[in-house]
Amino acid sequence: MGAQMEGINGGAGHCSLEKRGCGGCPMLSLPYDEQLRRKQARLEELLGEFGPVAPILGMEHPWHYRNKVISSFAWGPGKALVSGIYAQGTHRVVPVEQCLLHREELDQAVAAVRQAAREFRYQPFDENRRTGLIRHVLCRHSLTTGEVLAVLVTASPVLPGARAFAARVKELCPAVATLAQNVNPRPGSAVLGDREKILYGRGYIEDVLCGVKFRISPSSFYQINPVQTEVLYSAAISAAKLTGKERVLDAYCGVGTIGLSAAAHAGSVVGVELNRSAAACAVDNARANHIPNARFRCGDAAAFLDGMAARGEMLDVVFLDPPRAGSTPVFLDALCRVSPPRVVYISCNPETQRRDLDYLVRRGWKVASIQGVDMFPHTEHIETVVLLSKLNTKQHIEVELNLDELDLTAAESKATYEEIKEYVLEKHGLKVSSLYISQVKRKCGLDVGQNYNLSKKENAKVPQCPPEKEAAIMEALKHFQMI
Ligand SMILES: C[S@@+](CC[C@H](N)C(=O)[O-])C[C@H]1O[C@@H](n2cnc3c(N)ncnc32)[C@H](O)[C@@H]1O
Repeated sequence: MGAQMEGINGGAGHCSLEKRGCGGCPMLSLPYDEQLRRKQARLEELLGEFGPVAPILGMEHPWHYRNKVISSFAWGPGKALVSGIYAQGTHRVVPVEQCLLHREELDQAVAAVRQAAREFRYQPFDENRRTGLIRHVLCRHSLTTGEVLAVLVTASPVLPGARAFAARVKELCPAVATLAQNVNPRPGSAVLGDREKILYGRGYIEDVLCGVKFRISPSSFYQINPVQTEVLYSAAISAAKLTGKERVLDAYCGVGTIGLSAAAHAGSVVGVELNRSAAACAVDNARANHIPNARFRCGDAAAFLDGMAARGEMLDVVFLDPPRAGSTPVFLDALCRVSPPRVVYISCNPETQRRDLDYLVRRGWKVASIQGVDMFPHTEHIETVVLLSKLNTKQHIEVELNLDELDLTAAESKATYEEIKEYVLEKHGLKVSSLYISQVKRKCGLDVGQNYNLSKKENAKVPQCPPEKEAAIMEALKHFQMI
């Protein structure tokens, strides 16, 4: 019942669960390099028309990355209680004790719950006859704390000997920091029901991503590959080119992971999320991490952005990370009306993303970069980060400032703006504006005076110094011994 690799060759092989009907890893027979090549080709096919696709970011060790497992109960041979996954396209349970994708701690926690359930003679729920009690066990793992959250899903509320059962689970697997019972009497494939009882622990576990602590509850969305999530969020945040001043929207924000990771680099962040418990977790996460410049709203992202557009509110950067179905015309239309200079579209489904990009490109947006991230090795899923921009030349002209408007402080004026410009042109062949110089000086902690970056026009958008010019200006500042 364990996932045994057979015929391992350059990372490729077969898992013994495959033969029993598990369809979880359709790319497992391919070497990992080849999997990445195919995903890259797929992205180029789907998104290449919008611009070049950067090489996909894969994992160094593409095994045991999943931090979440759902194991369903059934009778096995000899009426022994087993748990595992449904065979592809059926509700027949394939018993699983180990999986090549799960964190090992999760398999151990599931084994502990299964063993305790056997000892307490809990009967698996039979969907057809509607008999029995226990349906699934859902476990989540924190890579940073090592804690596991386990949720036993039952068809009815009474769990005989619940306290003793919980103590036995803890004894069998001390990593289970919290155990909950979720009651789901409804037929159908939804795993969790609406009612929850904590059997022990806090009812949540904590994980750290990009230096921010996050609370994970049983039902809130949380990325399932923590190693690649940091890669994904870093790609998204660096695409946004935050300078510490921007007004940012994190749309479809889940427990606030992207917005809270970006908050230290932005002026302010507002997040919007439909799931009430996830939105509440986002608020708690901001408070627990002492992040004062982030706030969260529970609601529909499209209605929220539409409201902002109607009130004429401004945004500098919008992150959107919608579910697989992608965004909606109402959201995209509101995005066009708010018209932030940069939009970072994170997607777990490049097909719906392509549809939405097509809509935006037809409304005058440009795709500036496309980056794939392999969040799900051995499966066909691909995650992407796409940067869109909508800068117009009028806005560039509005903010171009003269040196005297920059209110330069004497202490910082080791080299004048003109000298820096001349130096950069001569040494790097690049023309740089006073605005760009002032932005880089500011980044280096040099005071550039009160009027830095201000336009004479209200609501003007400020173009940001491109990386190549930033590097050249930095070099000039070093040359003039200003940094
Ligand atoms: C792909 S997840 C992204 C979550 C988060 N950005 C992250 O990385 O963990 C999509 C999220 O959108 C939320 N969602 C779905 N429909 C929504 C809507 N109409 N408005 C706001 N949020 C929605 C889901 O509850 C889910 O948390």
